[in-house]
Amino acid sequence: MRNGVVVEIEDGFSANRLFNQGYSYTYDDVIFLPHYIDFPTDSVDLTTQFTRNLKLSIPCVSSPMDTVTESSMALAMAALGGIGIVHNNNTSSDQALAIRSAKSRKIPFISDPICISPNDSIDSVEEFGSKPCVFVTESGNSKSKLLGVVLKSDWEKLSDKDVAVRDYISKEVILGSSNNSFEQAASILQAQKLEYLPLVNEVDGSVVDLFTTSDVERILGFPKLGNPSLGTDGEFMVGAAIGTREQEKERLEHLVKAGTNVVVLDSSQGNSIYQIEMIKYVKKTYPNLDVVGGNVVTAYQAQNLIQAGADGLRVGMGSGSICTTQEVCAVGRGQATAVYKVSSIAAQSGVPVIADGGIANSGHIVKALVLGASTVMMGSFLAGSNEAPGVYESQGGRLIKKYRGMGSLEAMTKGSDARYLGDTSKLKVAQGVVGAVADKGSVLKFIPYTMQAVKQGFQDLGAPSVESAHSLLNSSVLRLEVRTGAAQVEGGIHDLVYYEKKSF
Ligand SMILES: NC(=O)C1=CN([C@@H]2O[C@H](COP(=O)(O)OP(=O)(O)OC[C@H]3O[C@@H](n4cnc5c(N)ncnc54)[C@H](O)[C@@H]3O)[C@@H](O)[C@H]2O)C=CC1
Ligand SMILES: O=c1[nH]c(=O)c2[nH+]cn([C@@H]3O[C@H](COP(=O)(O)O)[C@@H](O)[C@H]3O)c2[nH]1
Ligand SMILES: [K+]
Repeated sequence: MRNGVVVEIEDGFSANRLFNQGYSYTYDDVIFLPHYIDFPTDSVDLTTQFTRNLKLSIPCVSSPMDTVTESSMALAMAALGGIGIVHNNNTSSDQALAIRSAKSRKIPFISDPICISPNDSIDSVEEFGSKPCVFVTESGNSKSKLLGVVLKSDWEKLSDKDVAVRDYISKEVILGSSNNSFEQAASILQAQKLEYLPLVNEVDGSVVDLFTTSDVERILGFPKLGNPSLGTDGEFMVGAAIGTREQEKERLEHLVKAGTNVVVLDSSQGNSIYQIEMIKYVKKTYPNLDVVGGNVVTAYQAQNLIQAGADGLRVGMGSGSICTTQEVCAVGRGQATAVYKVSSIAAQSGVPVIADGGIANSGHIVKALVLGASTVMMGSFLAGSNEAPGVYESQGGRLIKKYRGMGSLEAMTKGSDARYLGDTSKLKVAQGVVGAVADKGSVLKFIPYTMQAVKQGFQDLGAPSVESAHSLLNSSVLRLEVRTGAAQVEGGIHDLVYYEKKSF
């Protein structure tokens, strides 16, 4: 035991005692008692298991929701050392495309360059968007060969804007490769004194990204990235969600071809015959592909999915910020209790737990991990980032982005029609809402700060790693208490006339 104290004095409760009193507790209900520090914050190691066979260097997973994880988020999460799970509220080819797009990158962002055909003309400056140039390709989209570029500054000098771009494109363009790392692309820019560099596919010359000096400045202004999550294929690690219906087997085949590293069976109540059969099918058909089962909140549910062969368990029912399941169905569990209960059972079989939903701050991440989870899955925490799908809108002087539950009527009618295919007579009842979250900037910036805060929490508890936090929990060295309503108020900001909350 890491301990500078000679005699243990009984104080607080063990998790075993606290979570067996008939209450459903959530993260905010409980508080850990500090322990003993004998290591610096920077030596805290957050390396963890996502599933039985997949390791991550940070315990962060982005949720398979259509306002959270598509290619940009999946790429950024892998670049940070976590993982993104691409949602399945679309066609299997769109989902596979998002996976390929994230996996094939070497730099930590997707630039979505603007492409036009040589016969097009550029009528307005808005066609450049925020980019310094547009690419001219054979067929006018990014999938064909790059012929040249039109610089915004050149176009602005043009007297006749009606002429086709073929008449004035710059063809002498220095190209980078889509296989270039961030450092390599940045050094080409610097060595050649360029402002932008098209990154093209070495095989067919098609456009992949537009890399600019402002990208270099932006990324260098963020905290240094740690070890990225790479699969055995050497590419970024990306996961995909699927359902449990028969047609999802065909989807899975597409996703496996696209290189998905793990598959997550997406359901609010995972302990079903459908899911158990799907887990068995995945394990039989793709023995080397890890499968995450869920969602579960009880030991009984967990046991069934573990027995079926799940390599990871997703925990949480009704805890999500957009969830109305507990209200609509009267079923679910407080997230702290759910994570603790499921983790206690899953640990016996060596199955890692993903604490899904209800993460609103770094303290919640500390609580989830210390209560037995190996990773946290986040929706709302990431939905306001640059990497989340959708565009920002301005409301009351601030930028917001749409965030919606996958069980909201809007999301269900968009794609889950496929989910309910052949079930057109079925009445749809929402278990989620449509809302919006505030702009948070890039995950490449705020996730490293969040992880630093998590490390500070681990240090206070005397846990230098996720594994050691779990040992403190199991050996009852970890002590905690329930916070009364007043204690929760005291633990927050109070009694100020004015304050500004700036976390980093
Ligand atoms: N974590 C949470 O608390 C919640 C999450 N959600 C999210 O909303 C979305 C929809 O969730 P669910 O409605 O639970 O999806 P689901 O696909 O598990 O279930 C939809 C309906 O289809 C049925 N079903 C599933 N597979 C079947 C099969 N093979 N044959 C016949 N019937 C089958 C289910 O029993 C259920 O009635 C998911 O993205 C989920 O993550 C929704 C509610 C709560
Ligand atoms: O009851 C629900 N109705 C929904 O429509 C819904 N959509 C997502 N989810 C779940 O919520 C998680 C994200 O929660 P947070 O925003 O709190 O991170 C996700 O990861 C899901 O587990 C839903 N739950
Ligand atoms: K909720």
